Amino acid sequence: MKDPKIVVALDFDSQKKALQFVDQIDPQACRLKVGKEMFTYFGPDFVKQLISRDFDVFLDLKFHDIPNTVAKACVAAAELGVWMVNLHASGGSKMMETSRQALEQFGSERPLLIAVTVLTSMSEAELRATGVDKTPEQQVLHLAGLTKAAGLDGVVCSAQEALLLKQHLGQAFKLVTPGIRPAGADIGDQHRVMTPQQAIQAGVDYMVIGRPITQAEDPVAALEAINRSIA
Ligand SMILES: O=c1ccn([C@@H]2O[C@H](COP(=O)(O)O)[C@@H](O)[C@H]2O)c(=O)[nH]1
Repeated sequence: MKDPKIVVALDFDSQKKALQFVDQIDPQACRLKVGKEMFTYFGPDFVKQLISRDFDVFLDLKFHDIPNTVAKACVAAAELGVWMVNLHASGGSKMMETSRQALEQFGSERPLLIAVTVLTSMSEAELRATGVDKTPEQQVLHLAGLTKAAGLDGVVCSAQEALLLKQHLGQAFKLVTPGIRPAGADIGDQHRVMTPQQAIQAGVDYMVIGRPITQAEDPVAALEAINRSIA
């Protein structure tokens, strides 16, 4: 079994469109991410359809609530059979620890639990406007440290912070990086971006890529091209 590096963000407003793409690709070529849009439209049943096609699914709902509520949501995600689930590190250490402990009952079958640090769409100015008196890099490092101390498997960050995080937190701590744009691609609402090749060189474990694949004229060819470029 290969360990695909690309996690395709299935941000479609139609199951039919999403499955048209999914049914043309091999689960060895990529993993799939279901986020707020598709989960809100199509719910757990859609996630189950992807898992039944042998794909690893990252349920990207970015839980952020009191510890008991987030822990129970993580258990619900584990019961769905997802490969990875996430919460916001800014929800605090207690929330992260409680959620990690709640997943213990699933043993080796538990999903990877990772924490969002600073959204890849945020610039330093935007971060400071929220009241955080740090650069994105400093804040990502701070939140990733709390995440590791709480026993989670890794973080969502930008590939721009990957070298720093691997240096401080070790190779085993997983880095999942959205904000990936092939050279020349439209950046859209992302801010802290890197190309797939730069991200791999920086040591990321998994790259989340949405629109550069799903909005391409030929999404299957776009996925294949990015996979070739990082081989
Ligand atoms: O910091 C974050 C956390 C999550 N995302 C999600 O990743 C994809 C990126 O999609 P693109 O189309 O490649 O921009 C999207 O589903 C986001 O919700 C993120 O971008 N940044």
